Amino acid sequence: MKFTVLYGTESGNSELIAEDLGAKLRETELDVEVADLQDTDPASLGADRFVIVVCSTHGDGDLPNTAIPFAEAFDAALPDLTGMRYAMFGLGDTFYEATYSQGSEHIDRRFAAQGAIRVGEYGRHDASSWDLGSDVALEWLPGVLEAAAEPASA
Ligand SMILES: Cc1cc2nc3c(=O)[nH]c(=O)nc-3n(C[C@H](O)[C@H](O)[C@H](O)COP(=O)(O)O)c2cc1C
Repeated sequence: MKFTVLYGTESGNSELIAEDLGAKLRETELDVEVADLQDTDPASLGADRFVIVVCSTHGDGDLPNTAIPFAEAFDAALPDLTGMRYAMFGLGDTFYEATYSQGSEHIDRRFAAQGAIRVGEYGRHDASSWDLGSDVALEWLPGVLEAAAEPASA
């Protein structure tokens, strides 16, 4: 299976986690790419790969800077993502009670609306916790890989 790990970030936390997930995947998988959402053409996405999105929250429950051009390009292109399976890992801070971890959900809603199917648990990291984001993400990954290995239901 081909894996694409995409990140949206402002201060680098999501990038670090995405790189750590990519390194872990490369231990067992041959085709793994890690890319910034701002360098990703939404039209390049499709059912030929499994996509993992790592994305933080900024502003008031909004997307981080590097995810904004992707979301704009996505809305203009509205790519057909039928059959594409993906997993989400959102970053946020429970200090922002009303908008906790909502940034990544802007991407999740777009993918789902275009026919993509989310598998596994929705991963989250809370910057107010004592846990390191990469530790949480690396604990979350095996469950996602298990779900990704199951045949897509009709
Ligand atoms: C100015 C600012 C606004 C933020 N707004 C939110 C928010 O609305 N909701 C939330 O859950 N986290 C919010 N956060 C927390 C970030 O999502 C969190 O620190 C995350 O780890 C940053 O990841 P990044 O370095 O990949 O951007 C905000 C952080 C900053 C600095």
